[in-house]
Amino acid sequence: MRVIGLMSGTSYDAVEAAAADLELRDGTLVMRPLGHLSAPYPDRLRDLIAGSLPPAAVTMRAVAELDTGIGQAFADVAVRAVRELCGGGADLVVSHGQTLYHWVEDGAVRGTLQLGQPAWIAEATGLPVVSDLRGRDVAAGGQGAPLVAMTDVLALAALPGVPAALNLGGIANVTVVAPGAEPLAFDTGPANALMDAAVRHFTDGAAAYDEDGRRAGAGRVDPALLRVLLDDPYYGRPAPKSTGKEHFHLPYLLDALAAAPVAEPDDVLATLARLTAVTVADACRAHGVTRLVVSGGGARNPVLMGLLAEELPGVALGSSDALGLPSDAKEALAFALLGFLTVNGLSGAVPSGTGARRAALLGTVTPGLEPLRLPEPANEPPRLLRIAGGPRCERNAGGA
Ligand SMILES: Nc1ncnc2c1ncn2[C@@H]1O[C@H](COP(=O)(O)OP(=O)(O)OP(=O)(O)O)[C@@H](O)[C@H]1O
Ligand SMILES: CC(=O)N[C@H]1[C@@H]2OC[C@@H](O2)[C@@H](O)[C@@H]1O[C@H](C)C(=O)O
Repeated sequence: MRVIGLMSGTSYDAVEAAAADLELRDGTLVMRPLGHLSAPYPDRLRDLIAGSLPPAAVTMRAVAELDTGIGQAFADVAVRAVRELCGGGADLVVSHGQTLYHWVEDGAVRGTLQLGQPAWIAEATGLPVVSDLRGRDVAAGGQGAPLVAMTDVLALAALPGVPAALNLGGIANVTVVAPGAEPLAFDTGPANALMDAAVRHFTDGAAAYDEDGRRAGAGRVDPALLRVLLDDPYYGRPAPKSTGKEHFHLPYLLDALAAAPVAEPDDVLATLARLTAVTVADACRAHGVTRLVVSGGGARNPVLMGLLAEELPGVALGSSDALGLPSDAKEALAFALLGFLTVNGLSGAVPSGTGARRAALLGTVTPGLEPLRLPEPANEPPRLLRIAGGPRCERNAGGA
């Protein structure tokens, strides 16, 4: 089955698309990646998203505009993916949408809101669309995140020691696959969320992130600020747990800076980079991780990666590219895989990761142009992911 995965993460910079041929063979999920592309959000839409994220208050009209605008942006990227990655034909689109609110109270997830009306994607491509993948896991008592855990578990299953996957997006999440134990998956805290917020703040919006970690690399860690930040009870909470930009946003950072003032912006960035490295490393140490497979935008930050290596001596650090999962496309491929499981009657949830009572079938299916025809439900869930070949092409729609 030829599947396109669409994703925009908490950094809401661009819509990522990745295509793959997927097939279940005797307990092995065979994935042949066909390439990926990335298209930045139109400026107006990105501004609307930025202005609507917590702690902002928004009108219902803004919610409708976001749902339509994000749906249309995803539809444009899906049309390109069909043409440019799939030779003009695909079977299914899987859309994560854009998370606008992840509602966590006392550690439990009460709801999670991903916008991007899938009807636009179905109408533009004529293909069935699986969307809204998190809600069902939440309804089954889970966190609804991290959902990339299924891909991680299947991809890491054959590796020795205690391998873990780490994604450094706005928020950092890990999946730990220890032999003989149920897999764990949880958000460790901010990856780039606070660093990005700081850079935007210090540059009055002129820069969106600390390119190659230059500012963090030039600064010095402020121990008082680091202490204040590490005091957040989130880090000490046991898994399952998830978080988002509802918690780790600019006002949160400004509160910390009010408690522990730091004069030099670069020192703030150095401290925030160290915070990410320390909290990720603590999470890995707590679960005996011996090897870390890294993906996401933060993997491009040599200063952050250096700090991580420093905090985790003896742990082998590598990129998910080495497993055949391109770092920038991993989440889009993971969602393609989840939608594929759904239409084959299999759950994409890892309940030991999200804390759900059971592994529910994830998502909502929107029919394409044709009446909906689903495959016969598969007999058994996959135990292993095999990546066949490698990406044949990579394109970028100018930017991001
Ligand atoms: N060259 C670079 N130097 C430093 N940081 C970088 C670089 N490239 C990307 N980043 C960081 O990576 C972030 C984007 O990462 P990514 O696209 O993985 O996040 P996301 O998928 O939106 O988030 P999440 O996984 O939390 O949903 C940028 O906001 C920036 O902070
Ligand atoms: C609610 C939500 O969108 N959560 C995201 C976010 O971004 C990173 C981290 O927090 C992770 O838990 C999740 O995304 C990834 C793709 C996941 O579900 O695996």
